Formats: sequence, C-alpha cells, structure tokens
Amino acid sequence: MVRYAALKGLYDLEKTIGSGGFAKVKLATHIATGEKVAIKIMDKISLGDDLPRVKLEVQALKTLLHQHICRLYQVIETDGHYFMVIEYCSGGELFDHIVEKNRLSETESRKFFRQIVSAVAYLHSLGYAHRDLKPENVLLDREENLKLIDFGLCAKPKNGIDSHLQTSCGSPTYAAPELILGKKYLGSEVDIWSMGVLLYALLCGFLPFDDNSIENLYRKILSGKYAEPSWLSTSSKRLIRAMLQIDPKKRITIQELCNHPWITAGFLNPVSFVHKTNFEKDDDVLSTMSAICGEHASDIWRKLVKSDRTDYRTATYLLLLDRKLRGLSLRISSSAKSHFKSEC
Ligand SMILES: Cn1cc(Br)cc1C(=O)Nc1[nH]nc2c1CN(C(=O)N[C@H](CN1CCCC1)c1ccccc1)C21CC1
Repeated sequence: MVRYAALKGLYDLEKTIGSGGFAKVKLATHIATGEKVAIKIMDKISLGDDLPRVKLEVQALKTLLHQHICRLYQVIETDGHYFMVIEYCSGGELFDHIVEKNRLSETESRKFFRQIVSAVAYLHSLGYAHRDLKPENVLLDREENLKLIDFGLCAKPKNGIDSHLQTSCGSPTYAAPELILGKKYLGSEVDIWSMGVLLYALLCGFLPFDDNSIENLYRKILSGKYAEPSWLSTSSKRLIRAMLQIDPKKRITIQELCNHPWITAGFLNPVSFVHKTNFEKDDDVLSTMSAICGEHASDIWRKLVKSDRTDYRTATYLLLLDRKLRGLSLRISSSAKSHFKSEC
C-alpha cells in the first residue's frame, strides 16, 4: 500500500475503487469518525495542463450542496498530488445497476430520474452545467439514492448559464448534436439532451445512439432517429422525444421537465430542490467536536464558516452531520484532537 504522508493520522487508505486517466479513487476511512470516504488522488505531473480542471471541480463541489450531488469533504494539496475527499457511495454505478436488471421499470426509472432532475435543476440554478452526464457519472449510495459525480468538465460561464460555451467535451454517445457539430451551445441545453439519453438508458437498458464507428455514431445523433421499443409508454415516449430534440431551441427546458406529466405521475408534487450553498449549524455536532477540541462550539462554528471549507475540521463536521442525519451516534476519536489543534 503506497503511503501518502499528507493523509497520515487523518485517513486510512483501503482498496482502489476506480482509476481513470490522471486520477484514481480509493476507499478510505476518516479516522476521527470512522466514516468511509472516497479519496480521488490526482498526480500533478500526469495532470499536466488539465490542472485547471481540478480547481474548477473543487470550486464547483465546494459550492454545490445537494442531496443528490456527491459531497466534497476536504481537499489536501501537496507538491506532487491533489487529494479530494468525497462522499463514498457504496451502491456503485447506476450503469451497472441498469445492466444487472437488464432495464428498469417505469416506476423505478421515475424514482431515479426525479433525483437526477432535482440535482441538475439545482446545478443550473447556480449557473453551472455538468456537460458530462452519463450513467457512469451517477452513483448509488447505501439507500439506493443517486449521487452525481465528475464535475471536472462542468462549466460556470462567467456571464451566467445562458451564455454560450464552445469547448467540445464529454463522451460523444451522450453528447448533443450542437456539441458534436462544434457549434456555440448552452450548457443547460446539452445537459437536457444527456439526461434524455440517460432516461432512455434507464427505460430501455441500451442507448438511443450507439455505434462502434464514431462517424456512424455522429450520423445517428445528428439524425435524431432512435428506436422506440414496444414496452415504452406513450408518456415516456413523449418525454424522451421532448428531450432528444435536435434543435436545442425546441428542447424541453429544465423547468418544464420538473413539471412534466411523466415526472409528476404518482407523485404529489413537481421536482424541486433547496437552494442551499451553506451547511446548516448543528449544535449536537458542534458540541461533540468542542468536547474533543476543547473549544467553545461557537468558536468552532465561526472558524468553520470562515474557513475555505476544505480542511479536516470541515470534513469532521460534515461526516458527523451525515451520521446524525442517518440516526447514528455522534462519535469522534480523541486522535482527532491533535489534528484539530493544528487547525484550531
Ligand atoms: C464503482 N463503485 C463500486 C462500489 Br461498491 C463503490 C463504487 C464507487 O465508485 N464509489 C464511489 N464513491 N464515491 C466516489 C466513488 C467513485 N468516485 C469517482 O469520482 N469515480 C470516477 C468515475 N468516473 C466515471 C467515468 C470516468 C471516471 C472516477 C474519476 C476519476 C478516476 C477514477 C474514477 C467518487 C469520488 C466520487
């Protein structure tokens, strides 16, 4: 097991749960609380000119607080590496869940899709676009709730979500026609298209546009033609058509999506989200921490709010908050004392 000095005493690294181009993700234990976390380890040298993407992802994840977006707890930077300590989802990828079940029922698809729509509506309301929505970037937690990950490509255009983007990015299979044509596009509109592909994958168990050759794939996407299997209900066919509109101006908007009949069927209300960008003050968690840190809860809270929210103290607060929200006891090991001392 490779030892990283920067994690010593803070996190115990366990197995690797994912490895991509310039990063790998390892399961770890947050020592102070015993909670499982996922640590995304990026080697600065192999990152090369992709370094700005890390800053962009960190900035986005620090801002985004939503129950269906994977939470960032702590960021540790050393000369050679970035460590992003992120919420651990023990249910694996949505992609594997669909493959395992062949395809999902309309009811199960609707439960999952409402969670994705809520996360994306929240994202767009804060001026962000994900731009790489696909089943591999949607994870399941232990309660089978969805969590959005991989914000390395997300964009927050300086003059708001309604200003055009140009960089082509994301995976072509889920990419909107305007994006693969290299046209100027709106992040919000390409996210709607990708969610249409995602919904199709949930309901059908395969992709609307797929081909081994890239130019055939592009041709299929640009044609906007895809199979509508017999098991699709009229309402789901209507919704998918509204999302997979070639002309972005004809595509359903995120607001219309939240209220669409297919989305609200069987539910009392449209999809909504809480516009949260600051975590709430919790006195039980603060008093648990002050017992160890020997500081007043009010001082700990003041430092938490004032800090850049990516230190061990923040990680401990958020992980204790998660434990409380799950109805578990608030425990913290005295070994944390020394690490708080350094930050106190
Ligand atoms: C697959 N799996 C199975 C189990 Br059980 C748990 C998991 C799992 O990945 N859990 C998990 N929890 N939290 C995370 C993960 C994975 N993970 C990820 O961020 N995983 C992504 C996966 N991307 C999908 C397409 C390209 C890469 C990743 C990014 C860079 C390098 C490796 C992996 C986080 C940190 C946010």
